[in-house]
Amino acid sequence: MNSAQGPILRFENLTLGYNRHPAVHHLRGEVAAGSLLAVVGPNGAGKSTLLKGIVGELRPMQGCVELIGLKRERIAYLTQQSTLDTSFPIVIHDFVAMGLWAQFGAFRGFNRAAKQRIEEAIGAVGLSGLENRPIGQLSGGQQQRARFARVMLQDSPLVLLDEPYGAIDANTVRDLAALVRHWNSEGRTIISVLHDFEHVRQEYPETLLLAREMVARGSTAQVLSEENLHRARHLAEVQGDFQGAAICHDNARDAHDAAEHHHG
Ligand SMILES: Nc1ncnc2c1ncn2[C@@H]1O[C@H](COP(=O)(O)OP(=O)(O)OP(=O)(O)O)[C@@H](O)[C@H]1O
Repeated sequence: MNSAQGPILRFENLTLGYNRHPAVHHLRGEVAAGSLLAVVGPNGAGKSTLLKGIVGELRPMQGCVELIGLKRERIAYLTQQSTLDTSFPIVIHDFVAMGLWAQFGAFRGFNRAAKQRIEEAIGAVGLSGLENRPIGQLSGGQQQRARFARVMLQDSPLVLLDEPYGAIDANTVRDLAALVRHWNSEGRTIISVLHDFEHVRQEYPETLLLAREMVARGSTAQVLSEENLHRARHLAEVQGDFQGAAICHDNARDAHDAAEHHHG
């Protein structure tokens, strides 16, 4: 955490969830501007939910997420790769250029400087020469490179990455991780949901360990201790997964489950 800078984000007793089921609850704390923060935890721990809460895709059930000196629309948010619809007929150039929509609007032409920025972003992720290739014809790693180029054009002070390296090759991970480091060195705050602890230990000075609640937060070496990881696994097991109840839409059972969860 870069304590020389003030916070860019503050969680105040934040509870987020779906259909009245809390998925992450009672989060408190701040993220300093310029942080490079990993969010880790077992499956279903609420990591993606937290990112959705930060961008405002989910409204808090309780408490709030405060953005300091930043509008929500300015946040660059890379969702999990599985959410990308690759059947959509769009070529790499136009896909990447969408990163400039917030600055230029969707239907206005780009000026020369913007065109150059698009070209540079495509070059920075190693996709030069493929500008006119439909995204559906790219490998998973190339698609992720294109998505990173789009994030780059958004030029945001706060970048949220949800499992950015899920199913991609080692070379692509290396290149994209170098880009993330570069963005951070430019002063941007990066919050990444990650599963690979080795990667987190190497790249992220600070970690938040979630298991529906905050298990630990601080320097990565301290947070990723055997004891904390054991506690997170245990919490995940005893709290179970709410998905079954969420799908059945049985209000009485929902209320019962929520109460049990709350007291459990
Ligand atoms: N759209 C949704 N509707 C209902 N429940 C949801 C929805 N999305 C997630 N959940 C539930 O919220 C809980 C937290 O899910 P979330 O995706 O945030 O976990 P995660 O830590 O990102 O997990 P993973 O590592 O498996 O991606 C889970 O129980 C999940 O089933």
